[in-house]
Amino acid sequence: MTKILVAGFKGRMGATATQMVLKNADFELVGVYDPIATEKDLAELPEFAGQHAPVFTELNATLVAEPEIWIDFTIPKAAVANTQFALEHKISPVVGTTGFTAADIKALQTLAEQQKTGGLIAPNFSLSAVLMMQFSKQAAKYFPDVEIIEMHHDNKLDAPSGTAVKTAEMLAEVRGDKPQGNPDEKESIPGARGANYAGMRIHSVRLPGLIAHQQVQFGGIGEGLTIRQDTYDRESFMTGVALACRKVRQASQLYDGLEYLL
Ligand SMILES: NC(=O)C1=CN([C@@H]2O[C@H](COP(=O)(O)OP(=O)(O)OC[C@H]3O[C@@H](n4cnc5c(N)ncnc54)[C@H](O)[C@@H]3O)[C@@H](O)[C@H]2O)C=CC1
Ligand SMILES: O=C(O)C1=N[C@H](C(=O)O)C[C@H](O)C1
Repeated sequence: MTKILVAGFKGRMGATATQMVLKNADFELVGVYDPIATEKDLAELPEFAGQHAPVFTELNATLVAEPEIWIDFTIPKAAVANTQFALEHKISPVVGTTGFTAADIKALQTLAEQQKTGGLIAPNFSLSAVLMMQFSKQAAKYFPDVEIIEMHHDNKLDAPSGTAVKTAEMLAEVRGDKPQGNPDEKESIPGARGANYAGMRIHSVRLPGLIAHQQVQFGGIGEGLTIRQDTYDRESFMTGVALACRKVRQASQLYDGLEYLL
């Protein structure tokens, strides 16, 4: 059985990941961590009745649980330190938290190599999102004029989404740095044209009722192509999280994207 700890278990994704770990017979939930928790045992929460696991509210205290895997769905400003902590203790991180910079990832990859500890940081664990990014990269070879519209629930902290940033990075690999639109365009309201990544515009929509959605819209002369992905249920991320938990212990590097494990 693989011993797993879930960080951020009081949140939307952390709670879903905790349920996923409990449902899989080859996983053992050795603890859950969230600084806002007031419980001592997971089973005190009605949605986890009968499911005992120690609750930790302080980072160093989690070590007594001796996890092999650290699932992290927390907040951008905590996740880098959590991932570093996991690697320093040879615990394999499976991180879904977004907001990591390229420099953060590079530094953590170096640490993973030094520690000979495998792990994964993935801005999106859903298969449809991974395919949407790959199909978009393919299309950008022929349609370099593109705008990314990401749409999320209104409790999201980071903008643009981690998925939108990764999509833009992947598109930039094939289309390079290409300005778009009229070179003389002026924004009469600042921000009207969205964020600028290598000349591509990224628009972030935040509305109640949404979960996670992204549209990559390409334009050519007299034609257009739209590649769209929709998440209707957070359960959809769990196949990817479970797959990563099964694979990262055999790795000795920190991967940046679920596609490396598929
Ligand atoms: N990679 C993926 O497929 C997905 C990634 N996400 C990302 O996951 C993250 C969490 O999203 P939600 O669950 O919606 O957020 P949320 O706000 O519902 O939950 C975050 C939880 O982290 C806890 N937390 C804060 N500081 C912490 C720390 N130092 N250590 C441990 N826990 C801490 C909070 O108390 C809260 O319970 C976000 O960055 C989001 O973008 C969300 C969905 C899918
Ligand atoms: O906060 C979310 O909800 C999501 N965050 C990730 C991101 O920033 O890309 C993944 C997914 O879009 C859901």
